[in-house]
Amino acid sequence: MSKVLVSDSIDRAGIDILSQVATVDVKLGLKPEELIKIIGEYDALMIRSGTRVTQEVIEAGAHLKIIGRAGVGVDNVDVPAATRQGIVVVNSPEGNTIAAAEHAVAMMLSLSRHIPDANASVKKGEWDRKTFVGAEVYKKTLGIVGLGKIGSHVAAVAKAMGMKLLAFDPFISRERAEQIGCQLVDLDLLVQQADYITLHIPKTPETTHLINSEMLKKMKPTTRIINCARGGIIDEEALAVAIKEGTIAGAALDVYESEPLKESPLKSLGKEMVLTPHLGASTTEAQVNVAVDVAEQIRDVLLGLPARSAVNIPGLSPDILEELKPYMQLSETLGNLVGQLAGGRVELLNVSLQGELATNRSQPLVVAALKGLLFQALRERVNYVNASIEAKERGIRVIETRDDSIKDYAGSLHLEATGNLGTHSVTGALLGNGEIRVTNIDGFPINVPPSHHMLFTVHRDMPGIIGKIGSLLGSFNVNIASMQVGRKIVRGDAVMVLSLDDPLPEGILAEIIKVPGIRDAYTVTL
Ligand SMILES: NC(=O)C1=CN([C@@H]2O[C@H](COP(=O)(O)OP(=O)(O)OC[C@H]3O[C@@H](n4cnc5c(N)ncnc54)[C@H](O)[C@@H]3O)[C@@H](O)[C@H]2O)C=CC1
Ligand SMILES: O=C(O)C(=O)COP(=O)(O)O
Repeated sequence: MSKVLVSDSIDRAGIDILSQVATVDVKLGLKPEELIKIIGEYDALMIRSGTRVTQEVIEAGAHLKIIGRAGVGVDNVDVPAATRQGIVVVNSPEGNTIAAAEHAVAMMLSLSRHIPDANASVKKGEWDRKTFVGAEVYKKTLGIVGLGKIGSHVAAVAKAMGMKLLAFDPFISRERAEQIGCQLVDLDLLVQQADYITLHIPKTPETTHLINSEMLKKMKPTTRIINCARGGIIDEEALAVAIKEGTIAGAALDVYESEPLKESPLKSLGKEMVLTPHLGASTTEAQVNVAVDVAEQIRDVLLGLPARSAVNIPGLSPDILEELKPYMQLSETLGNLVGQLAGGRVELLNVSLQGELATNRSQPLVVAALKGLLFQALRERVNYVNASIEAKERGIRVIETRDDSIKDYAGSLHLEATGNLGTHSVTGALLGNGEIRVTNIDGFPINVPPSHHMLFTVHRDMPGIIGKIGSLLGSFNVNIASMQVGRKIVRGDAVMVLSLDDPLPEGILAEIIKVPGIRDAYTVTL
């Protein structure tokens, strides 16, 4: 059974899903060296923002197939290192959107009305109605930096409160911003005009210290900043100075350059600074959402299926992936089959998408075919993340062709592998119920479901051969589950495909090849 390590606190709903397919160990608060010491035992790691998954952790995770981030930001994971090692990194892109957006709005209002300090003062026994006079957000300008999922929801709520909205996001169109009710402007204009600035961007080299002392100086003395995105987007030292000197009016922070926040000038500021301990995603609802979302993906990957929100498999949107999942399984099975028929070193794989499939995105299917093709060589080390890189490193060229005319099946996939031992081809399709059928082998029409142990022969179509093979297998105590023959012309060449209940014992293949009329025989294990 697979083993999953959960190293940050996640909702029980996620653990229950993982427990269906794996042994789950929950170990919170591990030190980096402790994590490195034990990670080698695990097939999957599930985290939130508390665990740093460094290159060292990844290199020590020799069996890791997947790292699941129960949340959005994967800046605590060395994603390039994971990709190099063939480890899928998944997150939950939408599970905590509302929670984070509502926290940002709550922080804006808390800061504006001094709620945290007023609350503390009442609890101390005071009744001070002068110190805590606040400011309204109605008719004020909110500058949203990053108009993605969270930024857009903040915009909707702020609009309902009567705020004027400016947005800076170089990757979205003016039309999209207008739809959301925001005027798209450049960052300079936004920081000069906004009364409130809220950050909703990822932390990247470009966004690190995006809000620095120079930017702070462009703001109005009445401006307040909210950061519920990532620590380090604001230069904390510069921010503390700007607030102390009255360059801006205040800030509300949920995230910090280093977490947990230790000694910091931010802590010595008064009611103009509101601090929360990275609580943006901490609602009951969001924690169930992200835990289920990510646990399902870990479960799928451990079962050999693709994940819907992998951040390191380029070009696969979750919707496309969901739609293509059955075809990816078809492609992977056919890749594995043709790889075993071809034997030796494959140099060229021709992937042909036929019928309905020809109109689909081919990249995931090619990746799946390569994963299947390389399985014999790499076993569990090959996956959707590294299949293309591994194929390239082995010098396997891929050619894609499309034929949108519909033949026997609505959509079918044809793979042809050429290597140092010759060329072999397989075709397959999906039935209405999603079952896979192999419909052609080396040009011979057949119709068989793939099975774990299979035997293929190429022989002369003549009486007696099938009986001889059956008796031979019987004498080795191998049970035949199903058998089918395909031929192009009567008494010409034919293929025989047998599904077996047991693996073929050593030496039997040599006996089969000796049977008169048999030209070739292959065993396949899928
Ligand atoms: N405090 C918390 O607990 C939580 C924090 N987050 C953080 O919130 C942030 C936003 O998350 P989502 O809205 O889900 O992401 P998203 O991917 O939907 O949106 C991010 C937006 O930022 C824009 N962007 C990227 N680089 C930019 C740049 N240099 N300047 C301006 N815009 C840029 C993108 O075009 C995109 O529209 C992330 O950093 C995430 O880690 C998310 C959930 C909870
Ligand atoms: O989803 C995110 O990006 C977050 O920052 C949430 O972090 P958390 O899961 O609460 O540690």
